[in-house]
Amino acid sequence: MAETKELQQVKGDKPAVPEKDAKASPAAKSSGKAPLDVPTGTPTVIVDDLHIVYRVYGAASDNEKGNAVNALTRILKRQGRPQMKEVHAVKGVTFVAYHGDAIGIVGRNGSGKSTLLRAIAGLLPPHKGAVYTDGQPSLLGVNAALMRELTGERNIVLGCYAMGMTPAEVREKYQEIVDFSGIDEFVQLPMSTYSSGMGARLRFAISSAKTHDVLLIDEALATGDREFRKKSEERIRQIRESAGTVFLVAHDLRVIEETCNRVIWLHKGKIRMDGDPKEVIAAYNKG
Ligand SMILES: Nc1ncnc2c1ncn2[C@@H]1O[C@H](COP(=O)(O)OP(=O)(O)OP(=O)(O)O)[C@@H](O)[C@H]1O
Repeated sequence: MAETKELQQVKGDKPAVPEKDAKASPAAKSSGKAPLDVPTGTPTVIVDDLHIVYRVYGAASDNEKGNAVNALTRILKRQGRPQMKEVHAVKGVTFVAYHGDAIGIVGRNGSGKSTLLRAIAGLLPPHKGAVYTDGQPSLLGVNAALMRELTGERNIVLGCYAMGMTPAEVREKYQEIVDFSGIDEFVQLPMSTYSSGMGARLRFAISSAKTHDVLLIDEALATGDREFRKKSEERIRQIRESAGTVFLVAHDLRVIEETCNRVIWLHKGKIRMDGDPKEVIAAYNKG
């Protein structure tokens, strides 16, 4: 893959990003500012005027909110007439990510961080705009689909197959995954017996055992302890160095600052700032 036109369209309309602009900084493109200090090689992800809208059925209308009487009236009134409310979670986000980028996404609760990652992963259809990716993005979240009733061992094997590894690759990677996760003999026990930190470590160990073109990490490092966070940061660096692209959502700004070369600040579904981690985090901390 070398040209923008060869990027795989996750979903949505035709690109509004002209091919000749694909190597320009997205923030520069959208705001007219000077180009960012980010890698400007081959794009891996193009997010083009992306809008994501959730439709919530059975929601209260704006004049019905507030107290128990209203809630009860609403339940009674709604029988057979479900109401639909729209939540516009991502509102016209545009940027380009490149090979070797590790992009931290920061923003207050509900600003659209997880929604953006899920849209890049192709799990949410754009209401408007489009996402184009090079290869299959892998979303690693705190709720990644490992099976609680199965042992860690079974989950490692199934997880590796799910990522497309061959049996020989699974055999080769198995011990490395166990060692990286640090779950030791717990690997023989069902995941339902794990603490949330152990589960998160195993998920990260499995997902990062494969080289990803685009790895999306949503708060998955939050429950690990300090030592594990360090190991994870090192692994994210390795993924970047092997020319992959990493997106990282984390509320711990230190993790973002230490791991990422670029930070996008989302505010109420829009990009407020996109650039150098120190500058964006300083601005974000000021509010
Ligand atoms: N499944 C859903 N159905 C309806 N609305 C949703 C859904 N998921 C998220 N939202 C809404 O979309 C908006 C963005 O949510 P999102 O989870 O993407 O934000 P976030 O920045 O990741 O938040 P947090 O930091 O709390 O994890 C919020 O208003 C949220 O209420």
